[in-house]
Amino acid sequence: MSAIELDSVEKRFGDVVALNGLSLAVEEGEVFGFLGPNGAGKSTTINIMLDFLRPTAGSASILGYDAQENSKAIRQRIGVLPEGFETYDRLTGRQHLEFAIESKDASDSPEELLERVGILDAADQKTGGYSKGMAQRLLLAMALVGDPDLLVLDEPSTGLDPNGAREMREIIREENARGVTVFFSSHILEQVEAVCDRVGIVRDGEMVAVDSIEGLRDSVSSATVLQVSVDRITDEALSAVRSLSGTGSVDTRERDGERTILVEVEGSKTAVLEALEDAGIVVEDFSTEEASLDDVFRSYTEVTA
Ligand SMILES: Nc1ncnc2c1ncn2[C@@H]1O[C@H](COP(=O)(O)OP(=O)(O)OP(=O)(O)O)[C@@H](O)[C@H]1O
Repeated sequence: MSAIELDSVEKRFGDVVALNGLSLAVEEGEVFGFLGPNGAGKSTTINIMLDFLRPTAGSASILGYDAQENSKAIRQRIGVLPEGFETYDRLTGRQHLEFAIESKDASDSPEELLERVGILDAADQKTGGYSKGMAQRLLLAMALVGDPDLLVLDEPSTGLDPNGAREMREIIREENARGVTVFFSSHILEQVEAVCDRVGIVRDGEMVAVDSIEGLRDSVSSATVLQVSVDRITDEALSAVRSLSGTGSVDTRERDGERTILVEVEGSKTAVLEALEDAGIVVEDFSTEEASLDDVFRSYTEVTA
């Protein structure tokens, strides 16, 4: 059974098409990163999963339950960290958790949950004095109430510094090791990279890619930059490389006595090296530059005319 299954979900707000036939399956036990630029449809998707919004067409099933028909049963078994949720300044961390435990009819120990997210020391402090990172941890502890089977985290790293974001990922990993499925939305690829098994990229209300990070990288890195260290650079060698099919731009760099030829290649890298050697150049070393995560994200989320 899939933990989350969305089938051709469409959501319109008047003339605005927020989701345009979005389909997605997240398996049990996965950590799934749901990525997309601002306005792509991430929150709308999550709101439909939680039955805060009704789809115009299509269906959503969560842990085997229909999201519209069985939203109560679903809420008993999932934990949610909503985007932009504020804590109540005048209540302590412990009081927040007591409230969450009571409203879920659960029997967790507030101390244990606070310890799990690393803020037990601040249990009896009012959350008005919490840092943004502490508040996010508290919200995560509230999401963990009732031992959920599925955690839905909407932009959980918002406002966290790199350390806080790393700790959030560690907690996500720990929960996943306990068997929890995690659905994690973000508009920053780096934040999901370290923790997600698979990533889905949404753009304009549609899924444009679903794969592992490596798979996504491979799919956009068909054009890589080959960097060749050479003993010298001649016009003849450069034009030989330019005339090969499957090569894009060819640049040169001279730094600290080192000469490098940079070739954008889609085809054979060996052909480039051979062409250089045929032109009398000694190839001292070569390497390829992998597509950065930014390149990957941009290639899926920017509309190229
Ligand atoms: N209640 C609403 N009424 C009208 N349009 C809406 C409403 N909610 C969302 N939209 C529109 O639907 C589209 C998707 O919005 P959504 O909030 O789901 O995107 P998002 O990916 O979560 O963005 P962000 O990263 O900024 O939170 C946007 O064009 C947005 O303006």
